[in-house]
Amino acid sequence: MKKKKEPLKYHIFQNITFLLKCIRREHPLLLIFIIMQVILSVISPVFGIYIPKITLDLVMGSADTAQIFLVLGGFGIVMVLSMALSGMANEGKYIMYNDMRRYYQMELFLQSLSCDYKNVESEEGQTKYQRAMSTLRNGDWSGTSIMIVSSIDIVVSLLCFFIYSGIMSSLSPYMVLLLIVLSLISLFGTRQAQSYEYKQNDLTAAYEKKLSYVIRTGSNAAFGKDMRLYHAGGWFQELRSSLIEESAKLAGKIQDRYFASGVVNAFVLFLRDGIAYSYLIYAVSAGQITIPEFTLYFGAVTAFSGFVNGIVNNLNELNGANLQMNSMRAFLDNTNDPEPETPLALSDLKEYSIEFCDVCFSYGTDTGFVLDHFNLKINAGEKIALVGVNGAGKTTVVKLLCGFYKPDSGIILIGGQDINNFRKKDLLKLYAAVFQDIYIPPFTAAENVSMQELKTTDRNRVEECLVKTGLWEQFCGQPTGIDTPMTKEITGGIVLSGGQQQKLLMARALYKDAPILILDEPTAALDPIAESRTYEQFHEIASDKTAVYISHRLASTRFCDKIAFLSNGKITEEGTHDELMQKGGAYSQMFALQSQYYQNKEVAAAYAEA
Ligand SMILES: Nc1ncnc2c1ncn2[C@@H]1O[C@H](COP(=O)(O)OP(=O)(O)OP(=O)(O)O)[C@@H](O)[C@H]1O
Repeated sequence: MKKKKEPLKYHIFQNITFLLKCIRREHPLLLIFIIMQVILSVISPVFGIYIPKITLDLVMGSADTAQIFLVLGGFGIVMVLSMALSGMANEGKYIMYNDMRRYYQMELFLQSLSCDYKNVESEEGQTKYQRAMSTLRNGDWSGTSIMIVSSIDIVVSLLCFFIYSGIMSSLSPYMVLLLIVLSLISLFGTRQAQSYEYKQNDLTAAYEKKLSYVIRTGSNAAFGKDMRLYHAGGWFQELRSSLIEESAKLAGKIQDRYFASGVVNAFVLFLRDGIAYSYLIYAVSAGQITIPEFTLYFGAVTAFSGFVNGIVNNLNELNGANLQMNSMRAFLDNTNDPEPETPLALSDLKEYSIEFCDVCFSYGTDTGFVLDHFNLKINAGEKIALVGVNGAGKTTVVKLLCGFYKPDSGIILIGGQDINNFRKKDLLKLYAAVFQDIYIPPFTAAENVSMQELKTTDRNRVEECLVKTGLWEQFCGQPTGIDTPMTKEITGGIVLSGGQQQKLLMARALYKDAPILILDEPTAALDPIAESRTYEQFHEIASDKTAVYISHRLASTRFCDKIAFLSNGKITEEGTHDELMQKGGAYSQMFALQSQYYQNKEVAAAYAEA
């Protein structure tokens, strides 16, 4: 069934108010420019249509040449001044609109940093972010600028509309009515096209997202080897072309709607102006109006059409901008889970045991439960290995523990306290973690370890942590030492191997020195020597901490106090390695399977002993 489009959360007026408040806060001078522009833009056209009439009245009346020059000279000076000021306001304001766009971009960026992790990870969150950012990419055509520019034009057009309606209705009120009705018909046509464009917005964003993913993946050096080795270049090219083709087809359909509405508009405008001018010609030839009045009304009809058109077109622009504004604000409004009303302080914690009590969790209504009445107790200071097949839910356990997601039911306790009772920021202070998915940002090694800017980084401690994780040799030989950037794109920068990157992350966890340590597959990319060293370090690092260690290498879990085997959303086996081996359940079968790959019995035995 076709998904029904949700109604817009904010209407035009709410969005204009929102933008004006932002401008008042960030750029009050722009507000002054806006007011100045409105006043000047109303004065100029009104003078413009009265000058010919007054000139004709003066010429055809009894005024002498000096009087004519005096009046026209006065008008001329006012016109030149108002045009110069209006031009200045016009040019200056675009620089300020630019500043405002940078401000909104910063707001979106800050929101992406501070919003709950689930909003960043989810498909819906990613789409919202893409849509929000794309609204600011079009320079002066961005929704935030169009909304203000069009609002100014509408205010100007409306004020002029009332002034000109007054002038025109002295000729014929029906004429005013006719001009309005025909203009409204053209508004309806354009709105149809815009509403079609809005309905296709999700599809457009989906194409953009896929395309940017294909381009990013295609140009990613990490994927470059596989791309060449498996001759996947053609496939990516094909993907890119088909996405561009689909997106062009969609853009074409949208364009067709605009073209059709443009044709209707042109016909309606031709009809409107034709009727008005014919009537004026008839009135002057029938002697109902004088020649100076004819010039006034003629100017008024031409300008009146312009103002009604201005209102209509700008309303259409405003509608389009409003859709963009809603996309932007949908991301800014990303609702985070509420903080506790009376939060506990971390100092209230006496110890750092962890307990999952009957926790159920799924990533969404379409997917099944990843954790299904999950129970697990880790005593303070205990080191537990969490094992299970791929997709069993081990990383999910960590995400829930960190508060990145909330359980659908059940509670999670730390030191006997529900984690929901701590502020999110405080809760995260309890953990130092090394996650499976490695990403090293292109900052210096020191910044990557401390995860702070250099001026607040304890350089000695960084060195200590790098020594402990066996990565110090990598940097002590570098001319820039721990200030070496972690990217080849900067001169003097280096790229670490997969295993070295894991060591860097270990150093980061060490530096944080939090009471709970979480290692999610920390040795996957390490050589055996580094792996065995990591276990030793783990003992050293985790000696006084509660620790969760996730690994597929079952031999590596033996140094933990306890092993918990996760299957079907529950802990199905729990105990020491020897206990679980004796039990002969899923853990022992998995362990046996892993050991049998070692052909040499001695190595297999050593593996079992490890
Ligand atoms: N953000 C997400 N949205 C939807 N489903 C998810 C998300 N993250 C994980 N899953 C699903 O939840 C299940 C458990 O994933 P999880 O990463 O916790 O498993 P895991 O035991 O850590 O796996 P592995 O050993 O392969 O790392 C999987 O079926 C996975 O597809």
